[in-house]
Amino acid sequence: MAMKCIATFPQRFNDNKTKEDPSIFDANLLNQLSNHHYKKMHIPQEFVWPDHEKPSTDVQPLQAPLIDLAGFLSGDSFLVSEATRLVSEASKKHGFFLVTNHGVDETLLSRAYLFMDSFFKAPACEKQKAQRTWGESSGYASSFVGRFSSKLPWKETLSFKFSPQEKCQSQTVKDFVSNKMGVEYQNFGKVYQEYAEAMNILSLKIMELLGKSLGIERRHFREFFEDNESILRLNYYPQCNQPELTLGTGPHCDPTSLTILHQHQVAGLQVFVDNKWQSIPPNPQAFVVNIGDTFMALTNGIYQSCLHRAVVNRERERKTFAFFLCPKGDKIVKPPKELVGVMSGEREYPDFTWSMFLEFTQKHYRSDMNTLEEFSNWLKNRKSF
Ligand SMILES: C=C1C[C@]23C[C@H]1CC[C@H]2[C@]1(C)CCC[C@@](C)(C(=O)O)[C@H]1[C@@H]3C(=O)O
Ligand SMILES: O=C(O)CCC(=O)C(=O)O
Ligand SMILES: [Fe+2]
Repeated sequence: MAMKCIATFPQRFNDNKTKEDPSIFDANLLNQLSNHHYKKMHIPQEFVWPDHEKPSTDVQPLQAPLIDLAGFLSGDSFLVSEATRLVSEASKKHGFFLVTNHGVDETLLSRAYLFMDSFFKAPACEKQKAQRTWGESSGYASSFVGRFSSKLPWKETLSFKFSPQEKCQSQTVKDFVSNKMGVEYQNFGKVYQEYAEAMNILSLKIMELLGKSLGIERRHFREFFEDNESILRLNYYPQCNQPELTLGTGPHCDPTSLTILHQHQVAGLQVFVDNKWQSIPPNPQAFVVNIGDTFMALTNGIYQSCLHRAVVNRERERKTFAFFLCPKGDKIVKPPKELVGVMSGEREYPDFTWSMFLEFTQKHYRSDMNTLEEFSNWLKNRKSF
């Protein structure tokens, strides 16, 4: 059934508002088929990436700095200067760093992974209760079947919209789960509401660190993101019998502002730095933090939003949580004046709103390494009509 449904793949991802195809991506069935003793069946062509984008071998680890967040927040002058120096260096080069002593409860993390297992191992009809609708950034997507017609990622995702409860007077994650999936998922919704709230607190602390590292008021970016409208995404990468042919997540820069990622035991995240793919090994005590396109625009290009991807493997499934910090949709994204003179004195990007940029990625353009540039051109062309 999986082969058939993948084979009956609908149109390309474009403006013609194709509904999300109800067909499913059932990795277990696909793997069984390719395991079959008398026929070495390949993974469907839609999942095979072009040669120049296939995973590379002998990838070395990236030396991303480990930042002691509690040390920075303690106010100790040495720890503050160490943290800001390391963050500034990394953010100017590739935009990736790790944070430890982050204050996120490890039992919350383990509960979140337990609920993730139960969801992604459930039958397709259960998962499809949360089915993502076309153009929306929340809900369940099985390898974006129906959204793209080639270079499909070997993953299933479940994404939630999040706004801090004290700002929007509601529990957006918990409400989504109970509305779309039913009351029997109450505890499921509760744990991800709690996780998203913890990510919100952590991201605002990191915004203070980033502001300080840029030499501007600590509170500048913290205040800008206090009423954020973010996305929490669960990435589930099933084991794959031909990992050398496909990708879990294709090469891209995050269009969002800041990504806080937790890798669960299995490696797979790779960053393109110094003209080669480099891996970020899992560290259960740390979160991987990376600058996104929107924050790169907020720093007028001083901090880099960097190309990265996720590879899969034949031994084990891989799970990650990605919290994408995004500003309130209607806020104007423009750098503070103190940051405009630093590079060329010119503005690197036009003013824009996150809601327009998000719509661009959901309805018009599949995020890759050129998303912000293509979006800037798209904005200019729209204005010229
Ligand atoms: C705003 C977003 C779009 C994506 C999820 C968040 C931030 C990262 C984006 C994404 C992961 C980049 C690679 C392509 C993509 C389609 C994916 O593989 O999931 C992107 C997400 C999306 O458009 O759903
Ligand atoms: O799962 C990973 O390791 C990376 C995922 C990612 O880059 C993303 O979801 O934007
Ligand atoms: Fe990403």
